[in-house]
Amino acid sequence: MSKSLFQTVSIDLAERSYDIHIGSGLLNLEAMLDGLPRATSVLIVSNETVAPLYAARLAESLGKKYAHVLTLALPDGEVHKNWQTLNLIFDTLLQNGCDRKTLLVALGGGVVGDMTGYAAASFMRGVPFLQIPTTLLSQVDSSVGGKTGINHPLGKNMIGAFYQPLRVICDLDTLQTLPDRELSAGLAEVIKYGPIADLSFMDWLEHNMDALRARDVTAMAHAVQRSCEIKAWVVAQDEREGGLRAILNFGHTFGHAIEAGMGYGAWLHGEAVGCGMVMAAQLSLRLGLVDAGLVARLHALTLRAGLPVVGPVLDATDNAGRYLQLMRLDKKADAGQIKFVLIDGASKATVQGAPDALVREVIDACCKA
Ligand SMILES: NC(=O)c1ccc[n+]([C@@H]2O[C@H](COP(=O)([O-])OP(=O)(O)OC[C@H]3O[C@@H](n4cnc5c(N)ncnc54)[C@H](O)[C@@H]3O)[C@@H](O)[C@H]2O)c1
Ligand SMILES: O=C(O)C(=O)C[C@@H](O)[C@H](O)[C@H](O)COP(=O)(O)O
Ligand SMILES: [Zn+2]
Repeated sequence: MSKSLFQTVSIDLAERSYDIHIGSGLLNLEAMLDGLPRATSVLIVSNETVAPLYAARLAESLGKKYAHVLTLALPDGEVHKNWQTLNLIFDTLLQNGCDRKTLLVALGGGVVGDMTGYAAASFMRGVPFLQIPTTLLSQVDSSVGGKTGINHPLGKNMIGAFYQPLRVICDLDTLQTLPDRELSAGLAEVIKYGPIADLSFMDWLEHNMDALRARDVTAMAHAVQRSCEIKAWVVAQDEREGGLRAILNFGHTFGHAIEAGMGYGAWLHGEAVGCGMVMAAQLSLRLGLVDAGLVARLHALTLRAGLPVVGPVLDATDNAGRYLQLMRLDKKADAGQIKFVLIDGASKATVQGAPDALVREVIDACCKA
C-alpha cells in the first residue's frame, strides 16, 4: 500500500467486517480498490456540490478496475434526505440496467452516505456499497457502523436499515474544501467520543482544537482515526443498538428535536448535536451523575469548536412542551418514556429516563430566542 496511507481501522462484525482507510490522496489510489468484488457496473452517488469537486477523479480510479462507471448528483442538503431523492437513485439504477452485481459508491457527506446506504440495502433486496466520506462528520461517524436511512417530516432518520458498507475510504484532502461551518459541525461528533468513551481524547481535543480548526492534517488524521476506533469498538459489540450502541446518541435526543423542530437544514446536524450535548450534560448534572467541572469543560470545548451552546426556541408559548413532544418520537423512547444519554464523568454514558419537570428546567435554562 502507498506511503500516503496514514492508518487503517478495522471494524469486527464477523462476515460483515471491513476496513476504514484514512489518509491523504486516497481518491487517486487504485490500491484502495484491491480486494473489492467484481461488479457489472458502478454507480457513484454524490451531490451537486461534491460531484464537481471529486467525482471525476474517483470515476477515473474506479474506471481502471470497473468497465461501467456512472455518476449521479443528487440535490444538496438535509432537506432532501427523503423519499423523493432516494427515488432518484432507484430511477438511475433501473434506467441504466443495473443489477444485483452493481456496486454503489457514496461520495459525499452524511446525507449522501445515509441515502446511498439505504438504497444499497433495498435495491433488488441488497447490493454492495462503499462509503467515501468527504465531510469531517461523515469521516468520524456516519460512514462507519451501517446506520442508513432518510428523514420523515415528524422525525429524524425514522425510516432506514442497518446495512454495512464493504469498505470506508476517508481521503483527508477532501476536508480542505469543506466550509468552516461544516468543519465545526463535524467537530461536534468528534467531541462526543470524549465524555462517552475516552476522557483522555477530550484532553487531546482541548490541546488541539486550534490545530483542528486550522485543518492541520496531522491533527485531523488523529481525530478521524481515534473517532473511528471508538465508533468501531462500540458498534462491534452492539451492531443493531440493543443497548450499548445508544451511547453514540449522546446529544441527539435534544439535537434531533432541534433539527426537526427548526425544519431540516436550518440547524446543521452537528450544530444540533453540539448544543444537544450541552443540554444532556446539564441534565446529567441536575441528576447528580456528573460534576460541574466536566460540564463546564464540555461547554467550553463546544464553544471553541464554533458550535452553538444555546438552544433555539421551537415554540413561543410552550417551548419545553414542544421539545418534549418531539423527543417522545425519538427511536430510543420506550412506551412513551424519553431516554437520554447521560454522562458520568468517568468515560462512560448511561441511557435512562428523567422526570419531565427536570427536563423542562434544562430546556428553560438552555434555550433563548
Ligand atoms: N449513519 C450515521 O451513523 C450517521 C452519523 C452521524 C450523522 N448522520 C447523518 O449525517 C448527516 C449529516 O452529515 P454531514 O454533516 O456530512 O452533512 P452533509 O452531507 O449535508 O454535508 C454537508 C455539506 O458539505 C458539502 N460537502 C461535502 N463534502 C464536501 C467537501 N469535501 N468540500 C465542500 N463541500 C462539501 C455537502 O454538499 C453539504 O452541503 C445528517 O443527515 C445526519 O443525520 C448519520
Ligand atoms: O451510529 C450511531 O449509532 C449513532 O447514533 C451516530 C449518530 O451520530 C448519528 O447521528 C445517527 O444517525 C443517529 O442515529 P438515530 O438512530 O438516532 O437516528
Ligand atoms: Zn449524529
